[in-house]
Amino acid sequence: MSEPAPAAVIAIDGPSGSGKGTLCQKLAKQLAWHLLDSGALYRLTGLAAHRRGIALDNELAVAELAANLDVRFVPGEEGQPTRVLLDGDDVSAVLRTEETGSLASQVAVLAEVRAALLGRQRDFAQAPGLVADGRDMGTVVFPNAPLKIFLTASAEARAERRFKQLKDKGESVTLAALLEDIQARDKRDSERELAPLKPADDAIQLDSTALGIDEVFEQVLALAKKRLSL
Ligand SMILES: Nc1ncnc2c1ncn2[C@@H]1O[C@H](COP(=O)(O)OP(=O)(O)O)[C@@H](O)[C@H]1O
Ligand SMILES: Nc1ccn([C@H]2C[C@H](O)[C@@H](COP(=O)(O)OP(=O)(O)O)O2)c(=O)n1
Repeated sequence: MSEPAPAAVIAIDGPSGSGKGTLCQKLAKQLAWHLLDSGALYRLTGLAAHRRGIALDNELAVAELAANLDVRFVPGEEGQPTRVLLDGDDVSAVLRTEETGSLASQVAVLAEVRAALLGRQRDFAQAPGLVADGRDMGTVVFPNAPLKIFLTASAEARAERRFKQLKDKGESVTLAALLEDIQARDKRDSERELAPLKPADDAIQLDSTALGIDEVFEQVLALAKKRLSL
């Protein structure tokens, strides 16, 4: 029996706050494709290590956690967000904090952790297609993706967006602290040896600093329709 055709993948990479998650959710819904939030896997790994008191540079122990994450994504009722259960506990809220983002960024530099999560990420590529959100979707995880977008925005714009996002959730954050967090994560994610945050050679780079959510979505949807003959 012939092998099924590999599922089409749209890879969306970029730094924190550039709008990847928002864009990927809209694209996946519009195309009725699967969605991979690869950052959630690194966040869950960092959180699991933190909850167990495992040092974030204990590569083998953290990689063991990554390989055996006890995680469940529970779809929300109509209009409700998906809940995320780690070891049976609902971690949906804490998963999205900047603190957890920093934990994720710290474990993400470990080669064994990245290796432990690679297969699980690639398993998301199922028919009819996958929208993949991350840092290395187009460079490492899905190098043959037919469409790769590298979404950026100025650090200031990304901090402003994150500030509004977290304030709307009732979190007490300051813009200055968020800008520092974002710049620290940008630096760590782009300067690490393995799978650094950088555009793939064949990625289309899109700066969303002066673009609204719908403008970014329409531009990328048009690219997808053209490139993938949708
Ligand atoms: N182009 C945009 N202009 C203004 N705000 C945006 C834009 N894209 C996303 N946002 C908002 O910015 C915040 C961060 O977006 P998100 O998709 O979570 O970014 P990322 O996944 O890249 O970290 C969210 O509140 C989102 O609604
Ligand atoms: N494919 C990925 C996804 C995330 N990471 C790491 C680096 C990021 O700072 C953290 C958190 O990623 P996440 O996409 O959840 O963060 P943002 O939503 O962009 O703020 O995980 C990674 O190394 N590779």
